[in-house]
Amino acid sequence: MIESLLEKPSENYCSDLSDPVQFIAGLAHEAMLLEVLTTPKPGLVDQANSGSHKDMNLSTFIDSAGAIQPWLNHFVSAGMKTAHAPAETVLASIRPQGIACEQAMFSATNGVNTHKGMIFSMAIVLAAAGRQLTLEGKEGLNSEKLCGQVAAMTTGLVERELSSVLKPRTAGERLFQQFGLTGIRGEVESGFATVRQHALPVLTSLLKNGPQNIALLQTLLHLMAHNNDTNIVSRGGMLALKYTQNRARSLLKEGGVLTDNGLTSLHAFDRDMIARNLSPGGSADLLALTWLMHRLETVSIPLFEA
Ligand SMILES: CC(C)(COP(=O)(O)OP(=O)(O)OC[C@H]1O[C@@H](n2cnc3c(N)ncnc32)[C@H](O[C@H]2O[C@H](COP(=O)(O)OP(=O)(O)OP(=O)(O)O)[C@@H](O)[C@H]2O)[C@@H]1O)[C@@H](O)C(=O)NCCC(=O)NCCS
Ligand SMILES: Nc1ncnc2[nH]cnc12
Repeated sequence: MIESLLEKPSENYCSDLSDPVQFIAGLAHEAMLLEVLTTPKPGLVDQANSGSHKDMNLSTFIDSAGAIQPWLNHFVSAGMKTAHAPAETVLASIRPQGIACEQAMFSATNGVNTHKGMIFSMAIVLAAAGRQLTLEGKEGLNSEKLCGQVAAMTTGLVERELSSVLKPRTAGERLFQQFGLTGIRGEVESGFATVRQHALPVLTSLLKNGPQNIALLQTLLHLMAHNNDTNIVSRGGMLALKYTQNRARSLLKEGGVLTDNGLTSLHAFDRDMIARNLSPGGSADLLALTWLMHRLETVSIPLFEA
């Protein structure tokens, strides 16, 4: 069943077609599985290898996504329940569930961080989707409107959680102080600008008449070319980020995976990222989010009455 996602997402994959909460949460779960199944992804876990990771593999990610899945419903419901509350109050209201979801992930992975950043992003997007659906109906799930809601919900996040931190505790806080990188917090506060500007137009256009795996791989290259991924910097510093972005850009200049030699070049990129022990985990997360936003824009949500 899971491998069948690679060919074409089944409309029925998303559990309960009659319940918009379960349906939307099912799309997020589908996005997380599809991301890890997409192959070959440079430095990342996929069906070919575990990338630059000794502590996790494909089944770790599938188990992790399974542990996270029940919580995805909560995030959508929380967005619906607080639809008429001020946007900036929602993140604090879903954070306890996000932390509990993170614990469920760690239990399923024996303490390995597979999806910590993904949980943060997905929780925010799904709560935003719940709010938009309640306030504006299906029209509210258009990516610009959805990302506008995300930005409204997270306004001031970088100032509150990065600029004002004196002693850094997390990788993100340390990298902000060292290099001014805002990581996932900057991405959500911008309303997923990297996804909107560099990824979603590519995915939507390539899915019109091309193979799904190729569309996802080309989209990942665009993300790696532009995303300031703190995972890369925490392992290899700013030079590693420049190497990753420049390598992705030069691949895209030659046509990326759309050319006859494209997949061979991508496998070579994968080998080089593994040799350098680099993993663009943040770009992998944004790939899943790009897929989710594409699905929310294009799929019909059955039986939903605004
Ligand atoms: C809110 C937090 C998640 C913030 O965490 P942190 O302070 O560390 O902030 P960031 O450095 O910004 O990154 C956190 C994770 O977000 C992903 N990420 C990084 N850069 C970007 C970006 N530019 N755009 C989007 N996403 C980004 C990335 O997550 C993915 O990679 C992780 C797996 O890779 P790996 O290399 O294995 O990571 P490690 O195990 O950490 O390194 P190694 O030891 O292996 O070398 C995985 O998480 C992916 O999702 C970043 O890692 C968090 O601090 C927080 O506050 N949590 C509290 C609870 C909470 O708020 N939960 C959500 C409730 S709504
Ligand atoms: N496929 C993947 N490999 C490594 N880290 C990731 N973070 C999210 N998806 C990932």
